[in-house]
Parts: sequence; C-alpha cells; structure tokens
Amino acid sequence: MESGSTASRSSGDGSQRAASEALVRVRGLHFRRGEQRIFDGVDLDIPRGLVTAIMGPSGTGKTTLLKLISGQLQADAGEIEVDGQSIGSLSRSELYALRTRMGMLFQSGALLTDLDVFENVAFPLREHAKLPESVLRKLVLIKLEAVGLRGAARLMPSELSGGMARRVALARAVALDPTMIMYDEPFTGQDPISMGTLTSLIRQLNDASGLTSIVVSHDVSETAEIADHLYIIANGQIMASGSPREVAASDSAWVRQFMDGEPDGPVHYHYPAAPLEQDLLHSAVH
Ligand SMILES: Nc1ncnc2c1ncn2[C@@H]1O[C@H](COP(=O)(O)OP(=O)(O)OP(=O)(O)O)[C@@H](O)[C@H]1O
Repeated sequence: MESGSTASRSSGDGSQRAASEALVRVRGLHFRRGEQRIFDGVDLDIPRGLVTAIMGPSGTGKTTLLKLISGQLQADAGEIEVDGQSIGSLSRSELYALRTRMGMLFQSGALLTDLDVFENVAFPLREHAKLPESVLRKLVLIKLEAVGLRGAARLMPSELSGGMARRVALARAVALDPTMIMYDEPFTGQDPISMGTLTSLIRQLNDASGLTSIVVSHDVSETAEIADHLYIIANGQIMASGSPREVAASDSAWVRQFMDGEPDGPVHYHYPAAPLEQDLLHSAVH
C-alpha cells in the first residue's frame, strides 16, 4: 500500500501553513465500525481561513470524519483538537458550546417544512442567542441577502427549488457566525447552474466572513475548483494531500484512479462480500 504517497508532503507552503495555522488537528485517529476499520492512524490539519476538501471513494469515511470532528462520534484512539480544544476531553456542555461555533450543512439537513424561509434561518438564532426581534430580523435578512434569497424570505420550503433550499440551509448554517463550516456533499442533486452558484457561495462566505470551511465531496472538478487544500482518503488512510494542483500532478496510482474517475484500479469500490456466483446460487440472502 502506498500509504506515504502524499502529494505535497515535501512541497511548498501549503502543508507548512496547514501545520502552523490549523483550526482542526487530527493525530493518530483510529476508528472502527464493528469489524470494519474506517480510520487506521490518520493525521490531518484543517488550516484556518481556507477551504479544505476531503475527498475519496464512496464509503471511505468522509462523513464519519466530520462526525468525529464535531464530536457526534468518539474516536477509538488518537486526538482531535478544534481551536485548541481536545474534543475527547470536553464535557457535554463544552461540546455543545463548541458545536454552536461549527456550522454544518449535511445532505440530510432539510429545512423545517412548517416554517417559512425567514423562520428557518432565524431558528438557530432563536435557539442559541437571545436577541431583540429587530436585531434578529436584520441578521436573518443579511444572511439571506448573502445567499441571494432575501426576496424569498416569506416563501415556504415547498415553494423552493432544490438549489434554493440548499442556499437557505446555507444561510441557516452561518446564522450564528460560526468559526468553521462543514459541508457534506453540497453539490449532490444540483443542476450545473445551482452547482456553480453553490461553489461560488461557499468560496465567498469563506472569504468574506473569515470562515474555515471543510467540504466533503466526490465531485472532483467542482471541489478542486474551490478548495485551497485537498485530502484524499482511502482504505483508512490519507492517500494524498496538497493543493488541487499538487494533487492533480501526483503520479500515485491511487490518486490517479480517483481524480480521473476510473472505475477500477488500486482502490476497490465493492463493499466486502462473498463471490457473486456464490450468492446467486443461494436462494436466501443473509
Ligand atoms: N451508523 C452506522 N453504523 C454502521 N456502519 C456505518 C454507519 N454509518 C456509516 N457506516 C459505515 O462506515 C463507512 C464509512 O461511512 P461514511 O458515510 O463515513 O462514508 P463516506 O466516505 O462519507 O461515503 P459516501 O461518499 O458514500 O457518502 C461505510 O462503510 C459505512 O458502511
């Protein structure tokens, strides 16, 4: 296994900056799901103020990594630090406080269907910040303006296109002015125009608000377009890291397979299973 095939390890300032100005530091991360080893000694840094993409084939643990960083799952071994705080040693209330500084836009992060757009964005502010109604209104309208949907404030979620709904969810995710925002597959199911809008919004929000962004995706071209730094995860390890240009120039077979979208190569896409013939010859599926 080419576990040392890190594209940028010796090259340039990208990884050095990552190491010195990391908002998230992951060291020696191990995590299993039953018999399945998801992470087997992962080290990575998420640099402050930049957009970092976590990429890799389906099922390699990208969403799991976000859940570990946000403390929704506990590592089996290793350390995860967010803004100098070790996630594993935080009390429930400390973790809750830290989470309010992490915006999340997960695939499943649907809008509340019985609240209009305005109230969906106002929701985290009403939950976590006691603000006078006039201040809350201004904040919500500013967030909606940032995603180009101030005019849609009184629409219900059922009246929005898929792309608009995702932008409202984005406004909601940044309502509390988080330090960091995590996007899980933000481009899934979007047409090319919505995709372009989302890509530029992610970049703009990051740069205008001094955010740190983590984007989990397997859309290679969109993600490479906005990311300052990429990590490619496969088989429980970091297979490559560096700027999109550095990763694209990698001659590792693993990285080539992924970046070029080749169906077969060193990374196997099949979940472990008995041979197909064996399964087909048995009438019952266990
Ligand atoms: N709740 C769960 N219980 C048991 N196993 C799980 C659970 N959630 C995920 N897994 C397993 O953990 C592995 C990693 O899942 P994860 O969702 O993190 O992958 P991913 O890289 O985000 O995949 P995708 O790109 O397809 O979204 C998968 O093999 C999956 O089967």
